[in-house]
Amino acid sequence: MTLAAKISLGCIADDYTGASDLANTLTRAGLRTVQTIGVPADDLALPEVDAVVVSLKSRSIEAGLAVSRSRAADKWLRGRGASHVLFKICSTFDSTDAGNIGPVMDALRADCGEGAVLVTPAFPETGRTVYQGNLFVGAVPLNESPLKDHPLNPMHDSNLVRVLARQSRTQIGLVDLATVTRGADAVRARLAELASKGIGAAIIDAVFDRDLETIGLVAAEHRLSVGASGIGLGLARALVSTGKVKSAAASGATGAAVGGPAACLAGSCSQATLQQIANAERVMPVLHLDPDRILTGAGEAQRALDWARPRLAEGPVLIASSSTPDQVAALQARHGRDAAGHAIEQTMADIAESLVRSGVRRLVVAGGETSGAVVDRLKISGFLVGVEIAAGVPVLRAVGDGGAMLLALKSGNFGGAEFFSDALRLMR
Ligand SMILES: Nc1ncnc2c1ncn2[C@@H]1O[C@H](COP(=O)(O)OP(=O)(O)OP(=O)(O)O)[C@@H](O)[C@H]1O
Ligand SMILES: O=C(O)[C@@H](O)C(=O)CO
Repeated sequence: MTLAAKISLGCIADDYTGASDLANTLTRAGLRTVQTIGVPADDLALPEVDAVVVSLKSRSIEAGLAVSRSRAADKWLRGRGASHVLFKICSTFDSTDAGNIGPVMDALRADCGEGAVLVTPAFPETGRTVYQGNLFVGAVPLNESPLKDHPLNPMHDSNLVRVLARQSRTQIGLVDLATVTRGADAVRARLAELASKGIGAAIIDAVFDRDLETIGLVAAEHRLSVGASGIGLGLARALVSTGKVKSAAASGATGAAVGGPAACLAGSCSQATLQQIANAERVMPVLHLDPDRILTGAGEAQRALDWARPRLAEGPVLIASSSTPDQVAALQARHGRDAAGHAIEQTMADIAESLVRSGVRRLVVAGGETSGAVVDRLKISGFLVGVEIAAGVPVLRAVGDGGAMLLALKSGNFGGAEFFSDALRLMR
């Protein structure tokens, strides 16, 4: 079965945890939503939905590849009737001067002939707000937050007008909070003014959900927007309030219990994940991988499996590669940033594949790149969205032929201190 009806909202997410975060937000706002892994094959069985979130793993790849994959996703979504496409990026604007937010935005904008694109990573529910174009993570500017130590894209500038200008071929403007506060007409007028000056994209401030509702109303009249789950919330509420989508009960997918052994894998080195791992040690066995042994091919995946298999019958286990910023920096100095990241991701995928072969049917993964490597290896084609574990993290039910399986894909910075046990409690 293919998608039966025209979809109202198309989304392209640059990583898999970000995609499930967005799918969760859209579902809770009343849109029937499915998350696909990659651009779907035409014969993928999918229910009738209002929104499709195509998950790519394009955040940290070469910009040209990110552009071509995003354009393919955009073409697929528009072919299914999506008149608006949201390019979902990280709420902490994870990127480098080489991309990939700017190059992908430029290409999608050219393809759909958009004037000025609204861009905001604001997601107040998780503490991400934008004021005067500056991104705050909780109480601190982005460049003072733990994102300054991110293993793949350390963020050293909180002014997103500057950050995006370095990545994009178009000039970047600002729609400030005072304008947003005056309402949708004021935003429309400002956007038209920027477009008339040849400015192709604007960072738009947002501090509260009501700002995102205003932004969503205006964005929904356009062909393209760029942002995190906050703008997704605004778009979804706009689609419902203007009657373009008939709001479904925001219950999320339910289904028969899956049961069976459960495991957690953590590849995120974020401060939040490090704390969650430390807390998990009190309630489940935790194995810390040795990243150097992974890089030197010393059979670390096999050691992890030999450790995990006898424990699975007793309850969930957690396997983590995560290290502190100093340890990450030292490892990268020895082996190179990309080589270290890639080797660890692939080892996590090896471990996940073998655990699933050993009967694991409930899997929690922490970290966007890590989740991407794991989900690709498991050859999962898509997810239905279930209950919310924490802001931005739902229980996911795999669709396709691989047998019943529940996953939770946690963005590095998301979730409360007891995230791993919170997730497992809801994954039955
Ligand atoms: N000990 C380590 N040293 C160096 N790199 C590591 C280590 N452990 C994991 N990594 C790598 O760090 C990267 C972490 O990125 P990942 O996207 O998984 O987490 P995150 O960035 O915290 O999450 P998100 O993208 O959801 O915010 C991956 O490439 C992973 O392989
Ligand atoms: O927006 C976020 O912060 C997350 O959905 C994400 O993309 C982290 O990888």
